[in-house]
Amino acid sequence: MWLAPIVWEDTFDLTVIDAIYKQQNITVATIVFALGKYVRFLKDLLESAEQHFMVGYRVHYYIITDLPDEVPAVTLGEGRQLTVIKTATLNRWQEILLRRMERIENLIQYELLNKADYIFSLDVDSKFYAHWGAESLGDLVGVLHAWFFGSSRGQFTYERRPESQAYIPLDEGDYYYGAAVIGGRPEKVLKLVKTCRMQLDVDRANKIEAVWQEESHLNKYFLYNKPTKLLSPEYLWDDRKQKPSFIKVVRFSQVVKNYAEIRPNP
Ligand SMILES: CC(=O)N[C@H]1[C@@H](OP(=O)(O)OP(=O)(O)OC[C@H]2O[C@@H](n3ccc(=O)[nH]c3=O)[C@H](O)[C@@H]2O)O[C@H](CO)[C@H](O)[C@@H]1O
Ligand SMILES: [Mn+2]
Repeated sequence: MWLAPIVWEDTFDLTVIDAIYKQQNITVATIVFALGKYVRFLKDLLESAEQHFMVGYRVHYYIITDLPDEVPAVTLGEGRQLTVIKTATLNRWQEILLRRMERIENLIQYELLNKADYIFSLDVDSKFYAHWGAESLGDLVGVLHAWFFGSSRGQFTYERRPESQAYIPLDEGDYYYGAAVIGGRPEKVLKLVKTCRMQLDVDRANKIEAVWQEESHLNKYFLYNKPTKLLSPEYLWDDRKQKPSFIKVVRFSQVVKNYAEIRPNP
């Protein structure tokens, strides 16, 4: 049995944690994809991040977009900066998701290995509602998907076709992880995204697309490479979902969106 270290409200002492990380003067690279109509989510995401995300630390946002002119001007706090990276337009949402792994791989390899101490990749269709700080840092960080927390492994929507590299048999699996949040030290995240990218390449060559795209591959990776820290669903809630009493605080949540209206294809 794996005694997974899950971060919940009241399980950490922020004073102690901040005392450790503040003296290290760390930089947290935060990667956000915003292609096509998803640029509309950037303003709320960034403004709320400035209120709640890693406040008091150096944060460097990397916004990967095909519409750099539409990235909103958001006032950033001290020690915080933002870089816009232009990328080609992709006209299938599945392709946008599948390609996230290789884009993160390139960014880490060519830019972040020496510049960042920690990395987070975050879905853009999201908002911060409360504190998200240094308690979330670790070598390899995953988040428990709000919709599957408490479900038995047979109910997890892992890839179940053995032909895919993301395949997980019915009697395996610890948790269902959301791909909206991936974190860790640059070299650890690099290994993750590189492995997933290679598995995605194999699937592509075999003309098979995992049921939940890169999320399926992430779940496969975390099954055999356990995260050193798990973030509770406080760190990846969903605005559409009612809050049960065991969730004391919603820190980060997916906003309500109309898929048909914002995605480039059905
Ligand atoms: C909560 C959670 O774990 N969400 C995951 C879930 O659905 P989601 O419904 O959350 O996926 P989504 O539509 O939000 O897409 C994920 C991310 O890709 C980017 N994007 C997507 C489409 C587009 O046209 N432009 C664009 O920029 C954007 O950063 C977005 O936040 O499953 C997806 C794979 O199917 C991803 O693994 C998501 O991370
Ligand atoms: Mn999303």
